[in-house]
Parts: sequence; C-alpha cells; structure tokens
Amino acid sequence: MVLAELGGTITNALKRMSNATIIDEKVINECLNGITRALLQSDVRLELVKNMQDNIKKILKNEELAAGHNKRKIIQQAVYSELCKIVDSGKPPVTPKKGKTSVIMFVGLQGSGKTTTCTKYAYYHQKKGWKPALVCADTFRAGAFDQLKQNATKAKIPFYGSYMESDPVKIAGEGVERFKKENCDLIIVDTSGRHKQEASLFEEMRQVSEITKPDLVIFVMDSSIGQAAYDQALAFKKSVSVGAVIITKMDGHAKGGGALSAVAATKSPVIFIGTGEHMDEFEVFDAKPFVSRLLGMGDLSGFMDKIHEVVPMEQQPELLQKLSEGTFTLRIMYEQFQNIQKMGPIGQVLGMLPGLNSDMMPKGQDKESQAKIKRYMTMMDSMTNEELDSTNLKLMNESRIMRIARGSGRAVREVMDMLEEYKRLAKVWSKMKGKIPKKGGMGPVSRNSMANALPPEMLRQIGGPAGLQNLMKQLGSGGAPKDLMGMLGGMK
Ligand SMILES: Nc1nc2c(ncn2[C@@H]2O[C@H](COP(=O)(O)OP(=O)(O)OP(=O)(O)O)[C@@H](O)[C@H]2O)c(=O)[nH]1
Repeated sequence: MVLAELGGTITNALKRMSNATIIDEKVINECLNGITRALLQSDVRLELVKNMQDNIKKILKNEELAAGHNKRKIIQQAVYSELCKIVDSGKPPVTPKKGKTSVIMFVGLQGSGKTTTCTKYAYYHQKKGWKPALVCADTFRAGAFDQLKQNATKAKIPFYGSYMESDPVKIAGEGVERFKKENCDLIIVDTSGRHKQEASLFEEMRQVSEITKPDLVIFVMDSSIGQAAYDQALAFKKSVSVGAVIITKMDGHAKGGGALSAVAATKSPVIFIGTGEHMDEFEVFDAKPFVSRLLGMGDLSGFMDKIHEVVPMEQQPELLQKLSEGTFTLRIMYEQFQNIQKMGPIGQVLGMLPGLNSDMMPKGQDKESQAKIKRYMTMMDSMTNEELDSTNLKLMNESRIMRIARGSGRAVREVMDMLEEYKRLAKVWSKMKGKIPKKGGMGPVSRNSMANALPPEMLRQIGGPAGLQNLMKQLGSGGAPKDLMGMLGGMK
C-alpha cells in the first residue's frame, strides 16, 4: 500500500536521525529532506511541504533556547503536528444519528468508486447496529443497479432501484419514501456519475437532492488524481452542498497523499478512505489517528472500533484475571492472535497498535504478517497444554523445541523466533501487573492506574488522562476498556 510506503519512508527518516549520536544541523536537514522527498513523491503540494519544513525549523530554533529539551522528541512531535495540519480540513463533518432517519446522498464522477463506497458505508454502519438501506438512482449506467443489488445482497442490506424506470429523480424519491416507512435510519442514495453533458449531471444531482432532501451529501473521489482533487472537490461543492468527502483507492496510488492534502485544503472534511475493493477495506478518516498510524505510533480509536466488532465480551473476564496476576502464557498469545485474525485485513488492525507494526508486522506486508501469525499458531498447535499454560520459558528445552518443530513441520529456528516474540510480549505484560482491573466497571482509582499503565505516547494520543476518561465514558461502563488493556498491553 502506497500510504504505508510513505509512512515507512518518513518513519525511517526519523529513525535514522534518532540513531545518530549527535543531532546537529546536518542530521536534522537530512531527516527533513527525507520527509520532504517522501511527501513530494506522494504528490503533496510543494508549497505545503515547504511550509512544513520551515515550521519545523522554526520550532527547533525556538526550542533550542530552552535548555534540556530532547531534540528527537521535538522533531517527532513537530512532524506529527505539521502532518496533521496538512491533512486536516479543520472542519468537523456532519454525523448522522443512529435511530433517527438520515438521508445520505453520494455524488462523484464515474469510476470514482461511488457505488462500491455506498455499500461500504452502509456495511460499516450496519455492523454498528444501524439499519441502512440503498437506493440506486443511477439510471445512466446500465449495470449500476445490478452492481448495487449484488453488493447489497451480499451484505444483506435492503435496496431499491428499477430496470424499467429511467427517471433517477423519481426512483430516488420513491426509494427514500419506502425506506422511511420501513424505519431505516440510514438511507443511502447512489447517483449517476456521468452524463452526456456535465451541466446535465449537475442538474440531475440538484433535482435528486431536492426530492430526497439529504442530511448529508458525500462526494466520492478517486485518489489517483492527486493534487487535481482540489479543483474537482471545489467544482462539486459549487453545484451541491457537499458536506463530506470519501477518498477511494488509497491502497494503490502514489498520489494518495496529494489527494488527501488537496481535499483538506478545500475545507471539506474527509470522513473515510477506501483502501481496497472489498467491503471491509474502508477506514474512518480522522487526521490525528491517521497521521499517528502513518508514523507508526498507532491509532487507538480505530483499534477500539475494531475490538468492539470482534472480541466477545464473555471471553474477557478470565483473561483479565490472569493478566492482573501478571500471567501471560503462550495460550493467551494464541488467543490474542485468534482475535486479531477476526478483525479483517490484518495490516489495517495492526497498524493501529502502537509499536507492533515495525518489526513483527512490517507495513504494507499484510499477507506476510498474516502468514507469520498463522505460522506461530501452527507451532503453538503442536504444544502441550503444560507448555501453553506455563509462563516459564525454561520449560522449553531443546527436545521440546525440536518436537514442536517436527510436529508443526517448521524449522527449529522458527520455533525459536516464535518464543522470542512471546518473550517480548510477556515483558510488556509484566509491566501491566496489578494495573488491570479484574472484574466489573472501572472506578476512579483504576482509571488513574490505567492512565499510568499506558505508554505516554498512547496516553497523549487519547488526549491525556481527561481524554482517557472521556473515551471510557463513551464506551460505557462495560468491558471495553478491559479489552483495551487486554489487547493493547500485550501488543505494545
Ligand atoms: N483498489 C480499490 N478499488 C476500488 C476502491 N473503491 C472502488 N474500487 C473499484 O473501482 C472500480 C469502480 O468502482 P464503482 O463503484 O463501480 O464506481 P462508480 O463511481 O460507482 O462508477 P459509475 O457507476 O460508473 O459512476 C471498481 O472496480 C471498484 O471495485 C478502493 O478503495 N480501492
């Protein structure tokens, strides 16, 4: 994935700087040049990149005056906040409310990925308990209704369209009416992306908008157009009241960074990005967590989202009991891998975990990471219960390791690798001892201890102790924060 490459290059530039014994001007310039090159290759406008470079230099100059500051940290922080500025529109999007009917109209040029994105959007919300429905008001492209119908059927989402009716405005109106009666809370209207003349396309959009009265108009755009995204987004904004943007095909295009930054410059909030053809290759876009992830710092909120989707709550108490006692066994590692596998494209999930994406899970190597986890699990399948439930690695003597290698058909070296990974994770877990609530809700004391237990970088991402408290409030008093500790702690 191209964005992963961008992130990788920036992270490497920062790493090289961190490895230098003395951070002088030359080292800093090299680092900044590396970051600049990476951004320009991803088609981010020269002016923005130059601005960023100047700002970072300014920050460094000011900070130099304050003695005792850590230059590495200052540079990393400055890169982080400057990148956030580049991709943040600074305008919060309108968000539909669950349980209250919202009509969402999708617009965009042909081939931008509009129809696919409508279904992804519906599917994303359906998984969160919404009642979405799809209306196909694209009568221009013959196959559009079939495509929507196929996607909707696959995702078990109700849909409306017609092979006979040629008036998109009529279809849109009827579809919205029908689904309002059926109490759907998210009615998604897919519109046409082409016309014989551009003016007629905009006129059609205006009419569809008039009859459906959308609460939100989402403009879908293909990332491959890079900086040209600016003009395209503005043109659409002039014709219909675009409230948010989704950028598609961020998985494959070198110009992804350009599109993202250009759209942000139009003050249109980007709300999701499409990262593949499949239904779940769709990610919430939020500037700060996005940049965190790009820089390998993790994306806690996105990860929480995923956790909610897959980890069965009832599995947590026993696990938490063990963890609070500081017991991290190979079996627990196995169960965590199982959970991770359920979460969808593995890179998407692992990139959200602070610290986990560099060595064990290289960015952009989903398949390899998935294969690695599978390999580890196969080896663990060849272990005895005693081995899986022990925390004592001394138990794993030569003959046991050879037996596991033989049993799983893997090399001895690979078993050693897996045990090394276990050792690394167990070390992180050991720091969590006594800081994980065993049962029930979280009182103020455990909240504090949770704040203490989180790595400072992660805590900062959430917005400090106050942000943590907010996050926990949002999640309710249920087990979510425990999941968080359960998963994040082990995977740091
Ligand atoms: N790689 C990748 N492909 C995508 C993504 N989103 C959509 N596509 C593909 O892009 C192509 C066009 O998508 P459609 O959904 O048909 O596009 P559309 O904008 O509805 O097209 P019209 O109906 O002609 O206006 C399809 O092959 C999709 O599978 C994405 O995020 N990544």
